Amino acid sequence: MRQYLQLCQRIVDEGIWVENARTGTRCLTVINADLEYDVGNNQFPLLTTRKSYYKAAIAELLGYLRGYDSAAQFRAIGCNTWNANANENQAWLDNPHRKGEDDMGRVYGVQGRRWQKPDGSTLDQLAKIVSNLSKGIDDRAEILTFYNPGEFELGCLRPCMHTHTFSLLGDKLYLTSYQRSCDVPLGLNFNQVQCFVLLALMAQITGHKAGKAYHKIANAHVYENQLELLKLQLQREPYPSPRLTINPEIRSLTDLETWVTTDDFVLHDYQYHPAIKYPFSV
Ligand SMILES: Nc1nc(=O)c2c([nH]1)NC[C@@H]1CN(c3ccc(C(=O)N[C@@H](CCC(=O)O)C(=O)O)cc3)CN21
Ligand SMILES: O=c1ccn([C@H]2C[C@H](O)[C@@H](COP(=O)(O)O)O2)c(=O)[nH]1
Repeated sequence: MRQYLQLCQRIVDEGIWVENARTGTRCLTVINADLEYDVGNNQFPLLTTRKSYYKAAIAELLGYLRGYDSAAQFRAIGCNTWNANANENQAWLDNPHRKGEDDMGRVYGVQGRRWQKPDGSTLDQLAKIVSNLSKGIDDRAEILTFYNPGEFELGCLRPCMHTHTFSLLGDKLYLTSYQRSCDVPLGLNFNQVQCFVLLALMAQITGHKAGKAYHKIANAHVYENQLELLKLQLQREPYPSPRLTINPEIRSLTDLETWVTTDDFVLHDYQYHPAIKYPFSV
């Protein structure tokens, strides 16, 4: 929580205004932020200075791991975050590759699970990583990347948290996640939860202890219409971090693909300040 608040304060104190052509809303921006989550010691990085809808963040991660490509699939597991980008962005609505209502195109999990190869077959990045890590192998390229510039025009948005590198050292699994663009009031609240849960889940299904997750952000910003609310949030005193319990019956990638729901993730001792509804720029 402290590192999140420090980043928010840094943006308020040192941020520079940058026009944004895609959304038409300018952003107060800083470059480079390094966040760290102690997954092994269950220091769950959930916001306490406002109510956080952490189950939607976990559902979004599950959708990515399953290779979902439709906002309807995300809604069905408790996540509404893709409705606007799939159905309200004019550039995507005008794109001939969009396959109709709720289609997101070839984004995130589609690239992670079904990367298109030149010979017409597809590559499952996640299955390879799970298979290697389960055998204790780290080939120094256990990389899950959603970033495929050759297919940007086939998707509704370029991935923001785009690459996850897994590393084995001693008896622990580590994660380094890279994010090119970060909406600090809205997106980061979700992305922190996702880095933490991704490492915890991958450690659990591959039979390793979890170490730390390192979250590296290039462009961290606050949209102009969010700034006053963020200053209000910054006046609040944080509560102690809650703890997260993950169902120990989750043991494989197939489990994640088939029966896992957000009910398999239980939060303990979550104390929070009232919700703040931040504007969302499409
Ligand atoms: N401008 C923008 N910011 C983002 O953070 C973002 C995008 N676009 N587009 C793609 C995804 C979608 N994401 C989203 C979208 C909506 C919420 C959101 O509305 N969160 C609310 C309520 C969540 C709920 O009720 O489930 C929140 O208070 O956190 C969060 C992340 C993150 N990404
Ligand atoms: O997981 C996510 C997904 C998206 N965001 C934010 C970051 C930006 O504000 C927008 C994407 O806009 P671009 O013009 O494509 O950079 O969505 C996030 O913070 N986290």
